[in-house]
Amino acid sequence: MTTSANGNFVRKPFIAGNWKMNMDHVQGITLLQKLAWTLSDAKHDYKRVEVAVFPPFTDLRGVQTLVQGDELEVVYGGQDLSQFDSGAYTGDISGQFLSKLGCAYVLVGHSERRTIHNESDDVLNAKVKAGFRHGVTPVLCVGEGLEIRQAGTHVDHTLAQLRAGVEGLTAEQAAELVVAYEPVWAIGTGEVAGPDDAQEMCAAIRAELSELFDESVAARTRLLYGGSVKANNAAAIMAETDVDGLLVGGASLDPAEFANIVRFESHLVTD
Ligand SMILES: O=C(CO)COP(=O)(O)O
Repeated sequence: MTTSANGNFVRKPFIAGNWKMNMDHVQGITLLQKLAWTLSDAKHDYKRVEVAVFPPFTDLRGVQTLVQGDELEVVYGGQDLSQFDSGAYTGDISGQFLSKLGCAYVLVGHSERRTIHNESDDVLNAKVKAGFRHGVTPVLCVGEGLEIRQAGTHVDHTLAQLRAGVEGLTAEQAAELVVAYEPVWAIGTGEVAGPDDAQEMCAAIRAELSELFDESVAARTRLLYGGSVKANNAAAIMAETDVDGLLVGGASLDPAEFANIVRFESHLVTD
């Protein structure tokens, strides 16, 4: 994160919990309630640090009802969307449906979608555009596997995913987009890319956005790190200049742990 002289953040930090295929709609409500209570007790300032959750599709209506009913400041999004708007696409979810459910964001190209569902760069570019078409901000996920990291071509690999994902976007869209760097070898493995690794890639992504669009766009796009983030490593990763937020998997299923990650600035962080 980068702070200006008055202590404000240049880009608003974004802490997001990706629940993946965990939490049915009843469990999801309980988890979100506990998270909101914990953050409320801690007097969390949502204007300073944005908090998002990405529940399974079947939880979204319940999440919307809770957020509206209790006037929660947590925002939420879908874990995927279709590149199409409607039609004969069994099992797919339109960006329009997400928009109607009050989703502010949608994950696009999570490594588990790229590998398990073989989603190609072209499809992911179409999904990014579908998000924008429906007023749902895409969180484009990029990152390399272990073999690529070991071969030392991780920056080239990740920037190629980025270029494909943002192809054809306007400058305004590129500035609104969120990009999450998630090295596959660090996801769910307990293996955390060091703060230096996160910074190296986020700086490279920002430089590439500056090339593709311009410097003022790159200065606004928020870049996240994801992969085995916990309360005890969040602050160190967030201290890096080009890291503007965290995309948290496993640790977001524990409301106390996730709240401590959200409050990375505070004494609650057990570094
Ligand atoms: O994939 C991730 C978030 O999208 C990271 O998952 P873990 O935090 O469980 O490693």
